[in-house]
Amino acid sequence: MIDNFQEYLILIIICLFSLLCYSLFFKKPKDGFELPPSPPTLPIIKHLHLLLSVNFSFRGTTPIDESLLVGSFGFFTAPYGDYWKFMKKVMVTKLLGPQALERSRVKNERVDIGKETMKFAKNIICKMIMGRSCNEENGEAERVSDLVAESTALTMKIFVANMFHKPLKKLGISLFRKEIMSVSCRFDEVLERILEEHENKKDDDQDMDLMDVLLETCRDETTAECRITRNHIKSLFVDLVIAGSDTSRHATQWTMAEIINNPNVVERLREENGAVVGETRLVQEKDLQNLPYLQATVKEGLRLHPPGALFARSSREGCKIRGFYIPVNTPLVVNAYAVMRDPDSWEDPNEFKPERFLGSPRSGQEHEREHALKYIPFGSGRRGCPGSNLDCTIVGIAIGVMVQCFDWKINSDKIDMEEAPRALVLTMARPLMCIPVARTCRLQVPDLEMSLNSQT
Ligand code: HEM
Repeated sequence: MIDNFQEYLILIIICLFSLLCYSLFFKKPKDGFELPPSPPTLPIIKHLHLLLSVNFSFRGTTPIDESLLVGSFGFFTAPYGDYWKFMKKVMVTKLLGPQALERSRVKNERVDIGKETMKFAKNIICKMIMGRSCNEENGEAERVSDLVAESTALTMKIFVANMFHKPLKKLGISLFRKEIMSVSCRFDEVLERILEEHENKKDDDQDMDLMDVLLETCRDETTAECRITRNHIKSLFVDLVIAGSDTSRHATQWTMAEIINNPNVVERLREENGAVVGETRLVQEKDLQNLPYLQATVKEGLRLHPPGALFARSSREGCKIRGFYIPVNTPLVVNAYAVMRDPDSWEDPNEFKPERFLGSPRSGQEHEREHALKYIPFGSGRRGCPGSNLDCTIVGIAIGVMVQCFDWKINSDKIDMEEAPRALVLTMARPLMCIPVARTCRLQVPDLEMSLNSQT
């Protein structure tokens, strides 16, 4: 019974299909109109083949000849002929061909990685302090970047001036005063304008950034916890922008150089990124906690190349250390560079091995104290760097995105890791210049723009 039913069903389907074919291909319309004689049609594609004929390669006239939009100069509206053929050839070979697409990827422009990271870090820090990044159009951004660079170049002189300040003050000598004050005055000019802009903000603007809060404290002489002046606010800005952007710049530059010199690290970073982030969006701040190898890479970069290689403290009162008496006001210089390459504390201390920070760390207070004493890129204790978390985020995202989106071409086999002489902030002897080659990843452009905006 069931078999018979299936046979009937198949028969009915064949009949219906035959009727459909007949009405589509062979039946003439019976609507009473006399249609123009039709050129012969082909089954299924009917007249479609005529679009391939030269005769139908025109688009008709243009509404306004002189208009650049659908006018007679246009390619879209151009009649089929020599002009159209020439433009089509140029377009296909130079604009839309495979090599042209490749060219859009490989700009062959060398990028100064340190400089770009500095912009990225500076924008984040400025937004946090004053609610906006520095203005690119009126030269403000460039002025602040130049002043940060000049300040860093002065670090060694500031260090020396600080060391000899007390004895020389008695003689009326202030080392490097002119150079230091020149930078300070120019910072003051930029910052006075930014403070005025904050003071002129409309009262109904509820969005208070750090500068607004400090200005309010500055005006409030009666109830404020602590008396602060305009100069305090300006100095805090200078401290944070220098401490944050220049260190991040050097940290990223050194770590990228190590990564480029170690292709196995690149591979592992991409593997991890592919599994956690995928290829259709950019790595973001929220992903960092799930990217242990990227975190370990940033840590290892900071261990081998701590931007704050030397940092200074001073004793507030006399004390005894291991039986030696240390008088009050004794300057103390910590050599973080040497501590983090000490062979007694680190296996293969001069090798770049992010894996050393993976795996289950020994837990317990004892281990944490030991680690805090041997891993000190951000110093340690009360006066340790308050920006360490922010910095790991900035450097992590910068490295994550650079490795995710580009291959980095260099002019030689390996990057020269030579250090600049006499720099207090650990600097590469030559800036890291590379050519970014976009990887064929399927990042959506709006996603790319959104991620970059949300991260700067
Ligand atoms: C790679 C990035 C960074 C490195 C290597 C670094 C390193 C250091 C070091 C070594 C110190 C001295 C610590 C000590 O005396 O024990 C320090 C202090 C400081 N850092 Fe950072 N830092 C970085 C990023 C940042 C960021 C992003 C900020 C904030 C925006 C920041 C703000 C500060 C401040 C305000 C101090 C002075 C803290 C105090 O005296 O109490 N740093 N940093």
